Amino acid sequence: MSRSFVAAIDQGTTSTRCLLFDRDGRMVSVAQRPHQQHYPRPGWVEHDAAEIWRITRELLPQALDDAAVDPGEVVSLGVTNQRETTVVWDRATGEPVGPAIVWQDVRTADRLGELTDHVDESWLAERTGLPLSSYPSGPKLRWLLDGDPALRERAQAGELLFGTMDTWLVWNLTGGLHVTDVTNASRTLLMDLRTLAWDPELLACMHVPVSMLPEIRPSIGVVGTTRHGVPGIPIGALVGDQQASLLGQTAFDAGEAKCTFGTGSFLLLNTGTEIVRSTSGLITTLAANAEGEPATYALEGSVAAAGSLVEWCRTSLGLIRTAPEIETLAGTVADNGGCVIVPAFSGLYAPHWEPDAQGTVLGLTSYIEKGHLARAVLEAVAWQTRDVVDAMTQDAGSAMAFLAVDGGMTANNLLMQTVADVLDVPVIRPMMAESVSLGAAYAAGLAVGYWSDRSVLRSHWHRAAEWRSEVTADDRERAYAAWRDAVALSIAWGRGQGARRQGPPRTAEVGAPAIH
Ligand SMILES: Nc1ncnc2c1ncn2[C@@H]1O[C@H](COP(=O)(O)OP(=O)(O)O)[C@@H](O)[C@H]1O
Ligand SMILES: O=P(O)(O)OC[C@H](O)CO
Repeated sequence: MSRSFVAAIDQGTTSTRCLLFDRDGRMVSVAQRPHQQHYPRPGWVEHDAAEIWRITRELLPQALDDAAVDPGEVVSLGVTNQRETTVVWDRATGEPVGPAIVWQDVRTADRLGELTDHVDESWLAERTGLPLSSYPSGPKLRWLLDGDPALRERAQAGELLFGTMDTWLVWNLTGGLHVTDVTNASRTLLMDLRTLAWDPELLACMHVPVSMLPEIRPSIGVVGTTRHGVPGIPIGALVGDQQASLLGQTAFDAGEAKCTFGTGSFLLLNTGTEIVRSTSGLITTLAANAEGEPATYALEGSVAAAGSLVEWCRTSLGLIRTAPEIETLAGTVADNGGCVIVPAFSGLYAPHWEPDAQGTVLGLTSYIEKGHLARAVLEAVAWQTRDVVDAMTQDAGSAMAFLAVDGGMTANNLLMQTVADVLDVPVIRPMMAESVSLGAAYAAGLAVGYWSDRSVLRSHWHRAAEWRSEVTADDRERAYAAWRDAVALSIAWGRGQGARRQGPPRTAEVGAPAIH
């Protein structure tokens, strides 16, 4: 039988990867490159979409070259991406009109009411599954258009296009196809969760011309063929990175979950064809679906700052030179010495949804040294996971038996032990911790029949490591009480500062929005 492979492009918050996988789900090549992070003002985070495309178009041939694979041996390409990050470009020239506004960016936080025409928040949540926050793309897009009348005029004239990173990359890879998938569209605050279509009422609230929006497609299914990077490869899947890792972890069935620790951390529970509404601060989102299949959904606990806290220690504080050093540094002390960090760099996402919360470091004394800070960093990531696991348990009505983990941070054994300690459930890491890329490859392969169905993929999943709690219930609960106090203080501090006002009061009434 002749050789064949599937490719995945994983466009993440800090870097882009291109990987090749064989039929057994084995990674045969990986090419990766970081891109610049821009922080022009407090709370603002931007990317250069043109830089990301330049990197991507070079990585694809590099991944093939490295493994001596011919383009003709690649049967399908899956594109997966950081979600919500908002790009606007000129339809005629393909040039971005400005920097991409990254999902973590909080510039819209104090104008959310205004940016959604003061529509009722519970109506929005009912229709989209999302809380009104700085996180989704829709308000970011309106912020851009409202800030520049010339831009709005061009948008109204049909000259501009909007996309998340999947859309931007496919536009460039194909030379002009303007598409997205249901998982990415479900992060915009512009799509109706039930119909999987752009919603005219939501577009009216956010003053978004429909001509800017990509066509929404199922996640799994060929959308076109590459013309640039490496020409001639069918693009078999588009899928948001967190939904991709749900596939990569083979969490195909309702009740199966995973948590990915990257720039942020994201716990998703597959809820099957049922739309489950959270009463505990979680998002309802789309899981990846194939053409002709009914939509499937997930509950998501999104945490904005995880690896980004480690990056901050590295780049802004100079505490460490490489990310893995955070573990070595934390290992120089036995505990946090009384220091607690709440990394509310983008406010707090799930389950709190507190845009005003600001990052805090508590418990400083002359005793505190670098090692204590490093330990508090890892503990913050773990406690944020506990907060979303507790919310998930409440919504699902039953506790999780174990937590399947993946992502860049899971290389950190002390972090994984700490997560097991604070959750008191086993934490399990598979052999292939690049579940996002693997999931995109699975989706792309399924689209072209490279794998006959999902069930054959389960045999690729192998447990590599498992951690179990090593702390007493008393110690755990004492530390959790300190964390909860710290979260409350970070919220109170941010509110007190009035740093990011929440905008006009929200109405309590549930109902349809006023259309303008
Ligand atoms: N050994 C480690 N310990 C702690 N954090 C790590 C470690 N290795 C990587 N990271 C962090 O993980 C993140 C990168 O993970 P990745 O899954 O590639 O994220 P993304 O897809 O969001 O770019 C970075 O924020 C980095 O600081
Ligand atoms: O780049 P990641 O892996 O942290 O993922 C970002 C998320 O998609 C944001 O919603």
